[in-house]
Amino acid sequence: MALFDIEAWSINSATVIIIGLLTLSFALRYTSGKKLHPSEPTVVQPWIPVIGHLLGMVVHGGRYIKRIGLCYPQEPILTLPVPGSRIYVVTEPSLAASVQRNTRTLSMTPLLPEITKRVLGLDKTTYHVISKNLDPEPGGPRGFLADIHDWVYTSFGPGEYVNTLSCEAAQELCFQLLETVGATVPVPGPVDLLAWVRHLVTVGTAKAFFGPHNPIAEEPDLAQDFWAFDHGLGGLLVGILPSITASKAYAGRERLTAAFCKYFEAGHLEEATSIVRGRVRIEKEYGMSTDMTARSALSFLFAGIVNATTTTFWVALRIFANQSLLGQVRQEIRQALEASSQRSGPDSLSIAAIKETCTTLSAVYRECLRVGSENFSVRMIKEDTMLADRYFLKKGAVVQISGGAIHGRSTIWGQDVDEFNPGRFLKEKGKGDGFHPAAFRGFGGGKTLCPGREFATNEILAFVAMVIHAVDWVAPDGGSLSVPEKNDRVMPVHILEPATAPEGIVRPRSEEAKVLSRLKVVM
Ligand code: HEM
Repeated sequence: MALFDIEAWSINSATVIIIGLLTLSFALRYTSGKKLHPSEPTVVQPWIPVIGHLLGMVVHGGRYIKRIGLCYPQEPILTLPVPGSRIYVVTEPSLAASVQRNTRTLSMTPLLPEITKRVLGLDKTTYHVISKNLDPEPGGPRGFLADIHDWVYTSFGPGEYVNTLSCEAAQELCFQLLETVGATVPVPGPVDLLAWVRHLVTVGTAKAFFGPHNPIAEEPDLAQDFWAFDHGLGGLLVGILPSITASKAYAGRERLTAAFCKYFEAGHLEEATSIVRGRVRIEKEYGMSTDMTARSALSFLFAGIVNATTTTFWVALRIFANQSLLGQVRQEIRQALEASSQRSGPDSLSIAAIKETCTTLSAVYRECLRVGSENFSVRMIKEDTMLADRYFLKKGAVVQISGGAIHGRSTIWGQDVDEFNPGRFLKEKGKGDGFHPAAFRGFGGGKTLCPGREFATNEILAFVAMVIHAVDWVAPDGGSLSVPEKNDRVMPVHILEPATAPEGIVRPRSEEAKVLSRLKVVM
């Protein structure tokens, strides 16, 4: 009898299970592929129903969404179904500008309490404090995040403070360069060039923001913890038993927090720059403990260091790896130094002169940001929204502007979009660069546009100029360096790092390096 025929039964049941799974999979694919509204953007179904896109992001990192965006060049926005929700991905600048303008229903702030709680390890009380009045109406009650946002954006706005801070920070980075170059006689063997830049920028920025007794100056090993924190951010954000699943980042964060607590308790905050002191003042007004203030200080140090480090590295590497570019940029730097001496006396380096004279250096900087920056500007959809009167976005879902997809579009940047070509940013004096203002995503855009962009540009251009002027980077065999691929398999929380850390020899240029010991950075 068939019922007792085990072989036949197991084949039948296996068939039933397979048919069942296939049916379920088709049903899920069909339902998740349906639009929630006739005007919802084109739905891209994953191969594995429901969880496929999430899985894709986990396995492939930031490149997953970028590639999907580039597969649909005619669509300015796409819908990616995820369990219980949608992610809308914007891949075109004018629609990105619409997202940025629509601050009433599209906002980053509702996402911030949960993100910062996980990444920084905030306690419940602080979480509740920062969750209040996230997007205050004009004249309405304000909350912590709105106050901090306004303080940081106002402080970093164009003016005397940002100019002075830029000069101080660039001076500090050049001092670190002098210390490193001066200490390396005779020239040592090959070093990891990214680690070399990291050391200078980490130590220099920590000092410029938090003063001479900052935690990294007091305990230099904390620099390792800082980078472990950075590299484990994704694990902290996922938040499943972070002390185990992201153990190095977690331990690093906790050691840095303890060191910042010591810094505050010892009264060293007095030596910090005013933007840092103002943040702490606001945190105290909202009743935050020293431990929570220490975590916030870490987040500011993070913002100040990570992008500046990786950008500096790429700009220097791209120039050292191309002899004709190197010759051109060095000539511009010599002219900027001459102009600086004429304006501000001997041995001065004027940041304004660099920005005016070093057009190739500035173009390399922008092109490095275009190629390396694949960030997402994310907004929560607070109400059903008709974006640009055309695309329906569902309340509760998120919309992200894909920097990777926009920076990779040949319709914007031309057929050489995949090449490194700083020439695309070399413009005639007085003319714009001809790209849509929202096409360049290096600093994000709209309400979350990086507040530190002016400061960062000043600091990085001045510092890279001095690196290019004072030292040579050569390959371990003495030849030219080659440029590695970027690692786009991670979540792009900042400018992408190289897939393999390049090694090179850092050789001071005997005459030119002398200027470092007398250098005075001015605006
Ligand atoms: C080349 C260097 C830098 C790059 C490429 C960069 C890029 C970015 C990007 C892409 C964002 C997110 C924008 C968005 O979501 O739309 C951001 C946010 C931010 N950046 Fe920068 N940044 C740099 C340097 C700095 C520096 C030196 C500081 C100084 C502390 C800084 C402070 C911040 C802060 C505080 C935010 C958060 C803004 C908010 O409240 O939403 N950045 N940055």
